[in-house]
Amino acid sequence: MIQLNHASKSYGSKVVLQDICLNLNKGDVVGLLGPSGSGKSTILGLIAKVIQPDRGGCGTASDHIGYVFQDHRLLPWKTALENVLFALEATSDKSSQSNMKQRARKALTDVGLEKATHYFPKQLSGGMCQRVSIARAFAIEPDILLLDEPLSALDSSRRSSILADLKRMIRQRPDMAVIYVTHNRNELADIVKYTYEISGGQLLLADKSI
Ligand SMILES: Nc1ncnc2c1ncn2[C@@H]1O[C@H](COP(=O)(O)OP(=O)(O)OP(=O)(O)O)[C@@H](O)[C@H]1O
Repeated sequence: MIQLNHASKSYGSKVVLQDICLNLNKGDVVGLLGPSGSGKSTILGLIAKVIQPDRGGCGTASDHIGYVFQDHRLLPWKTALENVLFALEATSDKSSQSNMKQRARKALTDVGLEKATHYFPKQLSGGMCQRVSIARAFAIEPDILLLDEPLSALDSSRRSSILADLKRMIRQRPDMAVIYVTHNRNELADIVKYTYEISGGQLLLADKSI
């Protein structure tokens, strides 16, 4: 599903990733740890093809890639429903508008926001905005899910309930390959098969499971 093949990436003279290999199959859920600036987001960017490697390659078996960032990145002039719909329309899917609306509503219901579909981001709390961004990622029915510190911007009171919902939604898509980037390895409990760590530009297998 995801194949990083001896990929290297530098920014100017700064070597971030050096000869990285990673092979994930359908259903693999893995954690990715590493200090700030070690290259975790760069790996996700290579997989999403928004960053090009200097050497080596990155292959993905699907274009249906859901991405959740630390910040929600919602469009402020669109409602929660419109933000999710916008992502759906951008995928190559040829669903009808009513079908897409149905999928967007279902995704928002899955994150507990069925009553907030018509609210704009400024009318929602930070936790609710992050829930919309999770709904946006799942609405496209991703084969690959990239989570880049999805809880880091939230206060601790909101984190555990959003994490529980995220884990439930991951389990409901057992064929999806998932990379979960975090600084907090406790978030990975009960969900990941392996945990990798980036250190000195190298990708190392840190734990078989947590
Ligand atoms: N477009 C860019 N131009 C120059 N340097 C960059 C660029 N993008 C990333 N970097 C640098 O590459 C290094 C790796 O960045 P990256 O965002 O992948 O790290 P990270 O492990 O995700 O960090 P964090 O945990 O802080 O999010 C950092 O030193 C960063 O400053």
